[in-house]
Amino acid sequence: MLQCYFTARSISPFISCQLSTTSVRTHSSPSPPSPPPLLSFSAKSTPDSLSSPACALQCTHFQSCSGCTHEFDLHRPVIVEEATQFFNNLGVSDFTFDSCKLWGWRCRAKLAVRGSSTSPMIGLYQEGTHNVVDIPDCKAHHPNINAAVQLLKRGITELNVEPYDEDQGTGDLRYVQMAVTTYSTSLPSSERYKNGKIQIALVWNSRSETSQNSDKLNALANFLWKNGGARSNTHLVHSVWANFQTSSNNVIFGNRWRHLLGERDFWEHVGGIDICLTPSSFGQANTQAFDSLLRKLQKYVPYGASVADLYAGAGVIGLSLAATRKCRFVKCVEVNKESKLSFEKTVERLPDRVDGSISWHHADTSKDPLTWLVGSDVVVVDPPRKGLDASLADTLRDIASLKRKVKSLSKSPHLTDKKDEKRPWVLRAKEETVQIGSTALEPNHSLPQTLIYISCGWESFKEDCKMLLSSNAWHLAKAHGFNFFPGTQSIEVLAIFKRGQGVPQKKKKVLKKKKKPTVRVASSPHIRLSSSSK
Ligand SMILES: C[S@@+](CC[C@H](N)C(=O)[O-])C[C@H]1O[C@@H](n2cnc3c(N)ncnc32)[C@H](O)[C@@H]1O
Repeated sequence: MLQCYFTARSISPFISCQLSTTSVRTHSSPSPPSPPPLLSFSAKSTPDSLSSPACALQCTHFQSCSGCTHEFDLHRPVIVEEATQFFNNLGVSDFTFDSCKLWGWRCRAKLAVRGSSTSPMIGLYQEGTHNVVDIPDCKAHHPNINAAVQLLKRGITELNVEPYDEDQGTGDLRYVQMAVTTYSTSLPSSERYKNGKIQIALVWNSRSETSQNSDKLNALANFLWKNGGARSNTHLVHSVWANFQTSSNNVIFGNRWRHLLGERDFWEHVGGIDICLTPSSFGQANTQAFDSLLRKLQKYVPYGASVADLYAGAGVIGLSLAATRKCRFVKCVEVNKESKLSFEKTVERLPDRVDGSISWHHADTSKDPLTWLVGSDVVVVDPPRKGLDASLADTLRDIASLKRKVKSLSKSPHLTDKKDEKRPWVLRAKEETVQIGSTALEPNHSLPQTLIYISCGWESFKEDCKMLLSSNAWHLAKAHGFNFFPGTQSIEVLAIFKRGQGVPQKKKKVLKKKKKPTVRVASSPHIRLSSSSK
């Protein structure tokens, strides 16, 4: 078994990786090695020991599967070096990089189902093709995802369920989404992760639950529940859902969802709050790393702040801030209306002490982006991999010159009851708005002084970052990286921008020791003190 031991020293944390032969993971023993919960180090100077090859993937599917691109040094994707340099050039010399689990970290997977009922294949496409690679022993998956995939394969074979044939458009089962909940208050916290339960969403090749192959769907759901549900010997399955999709394009999910068996609500605990996620709303794949990002993010939001959470999904970030930073108001903006229900359920479980104004808006943040920014002290953006929509990026870049325009917006048109409002996207947003607490506090004419950018797309982030800084309206104050996707080239970035040009980082001062008249002091590196020395 591979194990990385991480020991934080006072200044430069140290990692040593060791290889033991006791347990290379096999199909029957799916537990991945469990590194300590969080490794954090300054990304600036890497001790040589960090590049030990022992923190390796060791996955039999590597190279045939497109999921992982890096086999070694899972704790430190190559891109960290580039990121460190990039931020250093922009005046942030203390970029940090945090790692959680290196194996078994993926709590959410969308997998294609192909092959035949006697020999089903469940996995990812081979790079650049539509050939599915079977990945029963994936090292990135939470082990219970692999166990649920194995159970699903049994069900497919025993019940003669036909995997989808892309060329013909025939077959029953197209994809499966497996999401892990590690939320279980009946277990000690140390036991929760490994006992995660799977919400299985079967993407069925039919229009609805009344289509002719629906008997097979019900039989498969019953099979999964009987053999993996709450009353089975191996309680593995949290719930079974169906999604109906007949389109011949590459879109995985159709619009119709049905809850079939098990608990309907799927809870997780991150960022200090309980969150509810329906299978149709966005959820982060790496639950533990997301939790550590949220905890860091919270520190950059002043108590009582007004926050706009753009690209909000189910509002997890905004609601976590509402609870932990006692925000005056939080406004979440999301284009996928499926996330609304998750938001509403999460709000129901917020602690009583959360008493600010909280709202969720079904809207495209690229339309009239300024209206979403007005009245907030802090804006959080968490866009998809392609980065910020151009109109929002332009607005943020030009924010310093928009004060006059803001004054002319007597109130955010998205929030008013203006009878003459005709813009369809504004009307839609109003229809789908969820408002909790009073609106009386909203809005004033302030524009954000802090911009918190969460990025899963390094290339687009670099472009957006340069663009935001180009007008001198913002400066970069802090940046952190998180190992959200070990085995890949991707990292998650949390970047904090503040308004204005900022103070350039001071060069280290060289304090000359005053010569005492009677003693000669030899020239020595020890008398060089910097402002950061202790
Ligand atoms: C990376 S996810 C982040 C979700 C959320 N912040 C979270 O952590 O759970 C990006 C989200 O942005 C949404 N989105 C994409 N384009 C958008 C737009 N133009 N306006 C509003 N939301 C958008 C997607 O539907 C998705 O939920």
